[in-house]
Amino acid sequence: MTPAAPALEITSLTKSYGGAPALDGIDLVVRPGTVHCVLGENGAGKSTLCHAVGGSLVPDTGTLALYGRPYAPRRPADALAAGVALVHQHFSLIPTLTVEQNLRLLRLPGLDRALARVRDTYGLEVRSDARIEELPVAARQQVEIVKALLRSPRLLVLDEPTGVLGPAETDALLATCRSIADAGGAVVLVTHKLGEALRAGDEATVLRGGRVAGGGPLAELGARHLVPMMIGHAADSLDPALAGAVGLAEPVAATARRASGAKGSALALNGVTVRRPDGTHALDDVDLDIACGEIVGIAGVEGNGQSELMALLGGSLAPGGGRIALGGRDVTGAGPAARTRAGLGVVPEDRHHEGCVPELSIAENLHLGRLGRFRRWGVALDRAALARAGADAIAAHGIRAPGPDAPMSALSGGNQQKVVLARELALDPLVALAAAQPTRGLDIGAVDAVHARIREAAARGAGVLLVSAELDELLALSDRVLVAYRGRLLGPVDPRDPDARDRIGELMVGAGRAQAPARASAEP
Ligand SMILES: Nc1ncnc2c1ncn2[C@@H]1O[C@H](COP(=O)(O)OP(=O)(O)OP(=O)(O)O)[C@@H](O)[C@H]1O
Repeated sequence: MTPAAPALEITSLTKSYGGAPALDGIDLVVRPGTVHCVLGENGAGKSTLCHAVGGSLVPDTGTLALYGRPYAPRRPADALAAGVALVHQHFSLIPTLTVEQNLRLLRLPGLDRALARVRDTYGLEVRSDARIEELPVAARQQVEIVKALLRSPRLLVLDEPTGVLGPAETDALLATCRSIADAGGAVVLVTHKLGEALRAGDEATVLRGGRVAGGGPLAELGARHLVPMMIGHAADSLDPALAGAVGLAEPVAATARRASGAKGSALALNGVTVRRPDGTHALDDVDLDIACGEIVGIAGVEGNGQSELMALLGGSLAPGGGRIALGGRDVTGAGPAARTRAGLGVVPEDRHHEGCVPELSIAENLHLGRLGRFRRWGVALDRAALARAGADAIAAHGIRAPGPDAPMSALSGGNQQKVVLARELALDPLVALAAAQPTRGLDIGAVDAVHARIREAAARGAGVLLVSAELDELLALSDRVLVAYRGRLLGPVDPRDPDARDRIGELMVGAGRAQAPARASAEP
C-alpha cells in the first residue's frame, strides 16, 4: 500500500443497460481518512457505482484502484477479500432467521469477539436472538451495518443507509462513519439528504445522468452550490419549506393551507385495536377521523404502531376490534382490491416488497389492481394501450425509466417509489390516501414534486394520512400532526404553532401524555 495513494480511485468507469448508459465515464477519488458523499438525483447512477465498487456488478470499461493497487472485483467475495464492504439499499438478511444465525452465515472466525469489538468501538449493538422479520426496518439496517463492520473494512460503501433511520440512529451511523475515517479508513456515503452530507462528509461527488456533475470539499460547496449540481438548474423554484429544510434559505414556518371546500369524513378509524402475538397492543383503541381535504401527519419513533396502522389500511392486517370507514362506508372487512376500488390509495413503507411486483413491467405496476380496464373481451391485455398509459404516467411523474415495458426491477430505488406514488395518486375516485415515508429515497426535486401532488390530492378533496420520519415534511404538509406512541395517537399538534417541534419531540417519548387526550381528536 502506498501511504499517499487514494483509498479508492475510479477512472473512466462506464456501465450500460441495453445501450442506455447508467455510468458514463466516471472519475472519482476517495482519499483515506475521509467520508466521501455521493449525491445526485434518482437514477443518476449512484447505486450502480456502489455495485461496481462492491463487486456485485462488473463495469463495461474503466478501472478501479484500491489504496494504490489495481482492483477489479468480479464478485462480492473479491471485494470483501480486498477489505471493501458494501451495505446495499435493499437488505440481504434472511427474514426467518435470527440476527445471530444471519451473522453466523458469514462464517467469520471469532464472531463473538468481533461483535464485542464493533460494540465497543462504535457503540453499535444488535439483539442477537431477535428474528429479522420481527425487527423494525431501522434495526434491520443496523444489523446490515454491523455485518459490514465485523470484517473491519478499509473502505465501507453505504448506499443510502439513513433513509430508514430515525434522527438518533442517523447520528450514531454518521458518528460511525467519522470514526472509520478518523482511524485511517474511508467511507463512501450515498445520500439524498444534504444536511447529512454537510454534517458528516468531507468531500462530495455529484452524479447526474451517469456523469460527474461536480464535486469538491463539502465545506466549500455548501447547499447553494450542491443543489443546482444535483437538480440541473437553480434552486429558486423549490418550495420555500423544502428550501429551508435543506439549508438553502431561512427555515420557514408552516403556513395555513387553503381549505379544499370538501366536506365530510374521508377516512375514519373507530376504536381500532391490534394485538401483537406477545399480547401487547400495536394499536390501542385508536380513534381517528380525517376530513375530506385534510392532511393529518403521523410522527413518532418507529415501532409505535405506525407499521400496523399502514398494514391495517392496506388490508393485509385485520383489526382485533373496531371499524374502518372510507368516505362513510364501512370497509373493515374489505380486502385490498375492494379498498382500492372504493378509493383508498395506500403507499406502503416497504415499496420494494409490498408496493410493487419487480418482475412485472413498469406499465403493469402503474396499473396494478386496475389492469382490468386494459383487457379486451375481459381476457387479453391490450399491451399497446397499457404501454401508452404507462408512457403518459412516466412523463407526468418524471420517472426516469427505459420505457413502460421495462421490468420494474430495472428502475432505481427512487424511481420505483415514484411509480408506486403515481399509481395510488391516480385512483379515481381517490377518497383517501395513506402514505408511509412517501419521499424516502427521493431526490430534492422529486420530494418537491411529491409534496405538491399530496397537496393537490387534498385540494381535490382527498383525506391524507401521512406517516413520516421527516419532521420538516410533516410540518410543511400537515393540517395537524399526531404522534404515535405505544399504539396510541397523541396530540394533536398544530404545525403552525412555534413550539410544534418541541411539542412533537415531547410526545414522541411519551412526555406530556397526561395533558394529551388518550384518543386522537376526531376534529380537524
Ligand atoms: N438491472 C437494470 N436494468 C436496466 N437498467 C438499470 C438496471 N439497474 C439500473 N438501471 C438503470 O441505471 C440507471 C442508474 O440507476 P441507479 O440505481 O444506479 O440510480 P441511483 O442514482 O442509485 O438512483 P436512486 O437514487 O433512485 O437509488 C437508472 O436509469 C436505472 O433505470
